[in-house]
Amino acid sequence: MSSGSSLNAELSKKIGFLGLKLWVVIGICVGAFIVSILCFLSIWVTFRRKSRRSLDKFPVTQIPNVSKDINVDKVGAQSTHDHPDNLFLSVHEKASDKNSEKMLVHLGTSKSSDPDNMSQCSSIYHHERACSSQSGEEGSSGNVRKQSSLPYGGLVTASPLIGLPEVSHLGWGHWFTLRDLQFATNRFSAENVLGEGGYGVVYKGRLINGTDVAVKKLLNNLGQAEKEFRVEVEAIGHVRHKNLVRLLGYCIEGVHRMLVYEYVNNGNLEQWLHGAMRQHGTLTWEARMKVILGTAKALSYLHEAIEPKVVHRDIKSSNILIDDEFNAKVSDFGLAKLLGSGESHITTRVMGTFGYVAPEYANTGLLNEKSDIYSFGVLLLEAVTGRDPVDYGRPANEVNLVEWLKLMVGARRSEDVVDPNLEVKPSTRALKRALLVALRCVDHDAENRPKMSQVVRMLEADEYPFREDRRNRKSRTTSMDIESVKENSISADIGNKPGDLESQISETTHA
Ligand SMILES: Nc1ncnc2c1ncn2[C@@H]1O[C@H](COP(=O)(O)OP(=O)(O)OP(=O)(O)O)[C@@H](O)[C@H]1O
Repeated sequence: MSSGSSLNAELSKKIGFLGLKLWVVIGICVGAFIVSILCFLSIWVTFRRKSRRSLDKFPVTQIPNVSKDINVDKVGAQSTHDHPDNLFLSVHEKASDKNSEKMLVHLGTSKSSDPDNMSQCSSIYHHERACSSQSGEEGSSGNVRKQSSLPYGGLVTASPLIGLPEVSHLGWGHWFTLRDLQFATNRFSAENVLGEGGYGVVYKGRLINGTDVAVKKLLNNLGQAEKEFRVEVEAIGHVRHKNLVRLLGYCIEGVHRMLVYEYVNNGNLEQWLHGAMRQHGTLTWEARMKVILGTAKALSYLHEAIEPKVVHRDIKSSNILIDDEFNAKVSDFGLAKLLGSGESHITTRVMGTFGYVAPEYANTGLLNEKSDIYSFGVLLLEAVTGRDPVDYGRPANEVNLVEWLKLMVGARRSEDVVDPNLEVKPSTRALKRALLVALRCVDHDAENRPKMSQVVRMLEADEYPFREDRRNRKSRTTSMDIESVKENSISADIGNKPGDLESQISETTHA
């Protein structure tokens, strides 16, 4: 009892701290300790909940399919977040979101079963990936791309730290980040520049997985460029043909718009005929015709095998890339426009390149596939003669290639138009075949120009004379529509009656 009362007395004793009794001080300390523990626990619980919620933020089923309606911000209307560096922060801050994505785009349908017309999965490049993504099977892969939403309303994918993302697909290709492409092109260094065209600079790049690519960095301050970009991506992403440069994917971040193509390693036709590649030798006649035939097949595919058809709009020698087996790879769909199947033409601003542009297109802006066919005719004449379509360095009557050609052929001097650099000249028959095809393509009247599939057959007639022969015989005995009668008569003219070629050509040029 006495010890209890002495403890009480001790506790009740005033101590020096603010004059409080000792038990009050002890009580305060214990209380503060308990409160701080509680605070710590509640902060910890809140933090746990938040981080779990952020992981669950985009369940896979809620990730929007990215298709034709890719949400693109307006160029020029950028917020501070749109600055590329800020974008990087945004993207990579959000990269921890554990979301996979499945992006689907509309796949065009192929009307053709021609093995050359390798639409969709039958591509020569990365086809397994493209096919698996088309069937939507990539979502479960471990190496998936993550998607995050950005303040400007676009959707951006974030790269994993290592390796090329396997499945950031739009059904046909990759959705690259700016950082992927900066890495690939050595930060878009001057040494990587392949050239500059009307729509931007093209850089050589190497992806992290070792694939060589050509990155076309579009000029971003042109309203038109953004439109072209979207048209291009949507129109050609799914288009696959062995004579078309394959689009592997694209990048869209802030003001940046870039297209990533397969790299074609052997220059372009313009360089081989007139430029840097001449130091490697002169393209033989056979190589020229192989390139021309490949180009014709690519155009035939674009015009006639896919729905909706595609008009290239800028066929010219610098857009005909060449691989190391001298296969043509038609590039630059930056000017391509889709044509609705019901429309015979669309009106648009005059584009294309001087010297290749069909007369009616230049005058009226009316555009259909016949203008591509005119440009193809000019290209063929360029390959035969080694001359530029327009060359002001020549005498007045030779400046315009088409006009000069008509004059020469009209004067029965076709042998004199062949490129003097060719060591081995083509046979007369092969030369006249090429000239006749070219002159029909550059017919002033668009209606008289052959379809590209007819052009392909005409050019191939030499390779397959017996097949053409059989077809022609058959055509005489079966009832056929007007189109095929016309086509077969052209084949017959070319394939079977070489003696008539001079007069055919003269007829064409004097018409
Ligand atoms: N996929 C590619 N592989 C290799 N080189 C390419 C590729 N795409 C373009 N190039 C090269 O890049 C350069 C620029 O090409 P681009 O298509 O931009 O310009 P262009 O054809 O000269 O002009 P335009 O834009 O008027 O068509 C050309 O030398 C071209 O050969």
